[in-house]
Amino acid sequence: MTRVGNSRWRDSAPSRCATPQVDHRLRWRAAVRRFRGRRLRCRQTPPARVGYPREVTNETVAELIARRMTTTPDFPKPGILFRDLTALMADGEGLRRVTDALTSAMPADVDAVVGVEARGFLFAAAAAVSRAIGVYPIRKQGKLPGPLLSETYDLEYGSATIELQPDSLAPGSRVYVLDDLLATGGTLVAAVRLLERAGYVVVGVGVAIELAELGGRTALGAHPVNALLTIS
Ligand SMILES: O=P(O)(O)OC[C@H]1O[C@H](OP(=O)(O)OP(=O)(O)O)[C@H](O)[C@@H]1O
Ligand SMILES: Nc1ncnc2[nH]cnc12
Repeated sequence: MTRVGNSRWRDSAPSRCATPQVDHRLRWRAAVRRFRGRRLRCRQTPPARVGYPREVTNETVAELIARRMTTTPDFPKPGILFRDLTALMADGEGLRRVTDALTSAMPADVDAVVGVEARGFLFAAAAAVSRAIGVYPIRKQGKLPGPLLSETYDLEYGSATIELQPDSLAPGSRVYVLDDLLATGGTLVAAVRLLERAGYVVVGVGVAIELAELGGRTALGAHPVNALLTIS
């Protein structure tokens, strides 16, 4: 080491200037910049952690979903108890645990994960990235250019039409469908029908929440359903 004033510099650092004074000033300014950078980084508020206490170590994913799920009466219509996972998914740890649980139940030989607009996209995209495979979206009517296949169905609080661009994935591909919630099964039955009409093999369906009383599992027939939390 060489001493320059009160500072210590490594001998190996090449001098960028002709005179030692200028060299010292440049190095001093660089050190001040580094110090300020560190101070700024320390002052930054850590990213919001939305209530997933570190001490809850042995909580199952079903318990985690039940704890973080919100339940809103009379939304979007009177008489509907609306279950929502927005807060859980906004928490990195929650997103990771739900994604891991959904992904680990998927068979090994899946070519793409299908997500149904809109909440299904979150789960499907996260699982597809985790498996390093593609994500294949089924969209609500009017969002995709043709040629398209479409299915109209009823769900707990209305009816809807979903559409699929059949040429975006090779025929015969093995697909796994993910959504946030299974209620009457209207949405997922329509999704499976679209996929089968397009020539794909649906190897299973996964959801974070199943509202068992609404009969979605029965509506899906022989298609295997993995639900992380079943509410009866
Ligand atoms: O089993 P079902 O009775 O069909 O109900 C389940 C569907 O309902 C919700 O979607 P919604 O149509 O409200 O769309 P969103 O994801 O855009 O909120 C949910 O995300 C499921 O896709
Ligand atoms: N009760 C419910 N909560 C949230 N999403 C739903 N989709 C259908 N029924 C639902």
